[in-house]
Amino acid sequence: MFINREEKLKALNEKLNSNKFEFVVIYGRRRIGKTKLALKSVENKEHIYYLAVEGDNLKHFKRYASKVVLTIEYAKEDWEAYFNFLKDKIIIIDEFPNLIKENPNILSLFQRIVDVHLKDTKTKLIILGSSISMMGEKVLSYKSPLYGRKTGVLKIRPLKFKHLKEFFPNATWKELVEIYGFADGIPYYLEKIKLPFWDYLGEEIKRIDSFLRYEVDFLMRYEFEEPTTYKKILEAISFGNHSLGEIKNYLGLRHSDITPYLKNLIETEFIEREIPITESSKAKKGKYYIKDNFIAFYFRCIFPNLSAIEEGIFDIDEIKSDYNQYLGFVFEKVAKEFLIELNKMNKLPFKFLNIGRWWKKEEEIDLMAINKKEKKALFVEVKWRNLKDRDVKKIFNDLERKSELVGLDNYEKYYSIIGKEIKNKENFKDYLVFDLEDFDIALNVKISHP
Ligand SMILES: Nc1ncnc2c1ncn2[C@@H]1O[C@H](COP(=O)(O)OP(=O)(O)OP(=O)(O)O)[C@@H](O)[C@H]1O
Repeated sequence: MFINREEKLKALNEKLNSNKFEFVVIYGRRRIGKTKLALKSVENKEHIYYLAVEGDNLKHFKRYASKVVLTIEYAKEDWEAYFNFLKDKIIIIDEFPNLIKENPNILSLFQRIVDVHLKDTKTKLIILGSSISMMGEKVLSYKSPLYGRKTGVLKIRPLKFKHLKEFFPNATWKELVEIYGFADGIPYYLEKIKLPFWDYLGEEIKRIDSFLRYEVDFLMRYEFEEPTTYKKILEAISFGNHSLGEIKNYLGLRHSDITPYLKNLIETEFIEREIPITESSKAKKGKYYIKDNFIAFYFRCIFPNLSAIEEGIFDIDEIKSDYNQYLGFVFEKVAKEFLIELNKMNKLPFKFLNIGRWWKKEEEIDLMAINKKEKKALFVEVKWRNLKDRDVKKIFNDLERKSELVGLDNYEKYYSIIGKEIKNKENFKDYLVFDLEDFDIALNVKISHP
């Protein structure tokens, strides 16, 4: 099963089929599918694949490379000598940060190898890395010796919500939202899940060797030497503390400056900072959100219960009871994707060019979609609940009131609710009312795999 990634695969194939030297950097969070993508692109091509380890890479690499290029056995143990034997080949080095950790000079060495030996050949060098901090600073930044050598960069992102349907063609949209709250669009986690989801999760948590217990520690150690404060910040955010003040309060660090930590968490893509959609990007009032649902799920549902889980006395119902509330946040992300798909299909009253959250003091609008040129705005309330006529009326009244506070006075305004299940949607003809039943319109992807 190989889901989505067509664009990335196409880009990679173009590089592999070119008749000049190519140096491609592929990076993204662990478990996201970098290796699978790289290996898929060379499926029918001769190639050398090497997964860098913590030590002795020169020796190990030679052993792997000699399976394809026998003569490399005669090369002396040094990278420059190796690459002289590997000209015009496809070479994939996975977990490149391990090479950097073993020998920081590797960057200058590879610079020299490219400049002196490979530049004028047809060699295809592909390097992969999961540590976003290390790939950013040591490989991609303008300060890196490798800067200016790469001919392509592919950043691998999570799959979209709609792609979950391909993993689980028989699941309902409700179940898919539940799964998304746990696995986000990360293939490694999605692959592990068996339906029914709650049975799987209950079993997985009970397992003594479950990846759930160690995964986040493992991910964090990849990026930070001392993860304790970072973990506390992630816990704070996952429990709904989104402003700087709220996070500091949760941590009991009212007088400390935690902005360097937040900056690092943003850089390593654990969190993101959002500003109200109507503000300029330099606006001071940012809110912090956990970027992937798996991390949010861990800090909300697993981390606080680690002791009970370890002792074997944890009951999955503990998670179930809070999960719907947690999904409120997850469903906002899903609703945003749903609107973006409808927008692409021209199924909304106007084409928006911007979408995001809005807030001012205590007032908040889950999603606003705007076209500034046409002066049109869509205001959206997202509810992970079943709604009756009465609820819908109340929500629209409140949404109309809040929309007046935004300050888009001469805009044409549209209003929408996206809910889990909404009774009598047809009673609200002047509004855009959607529930999970409507997801088939926009999110149903053609199942491409067998
Ligand atoms: N597009 C995809 N569709 C379906 N399954 C996928 C896809 N991409 C990856 N997978 C599966 O997800 C798992 C993780 O993928 P892979 O090992 O390629 O990730 P990675 O980014 O290289 O991870 P790591 O950095 O942790 O080694 C694998 O079991 C793989 O088969």
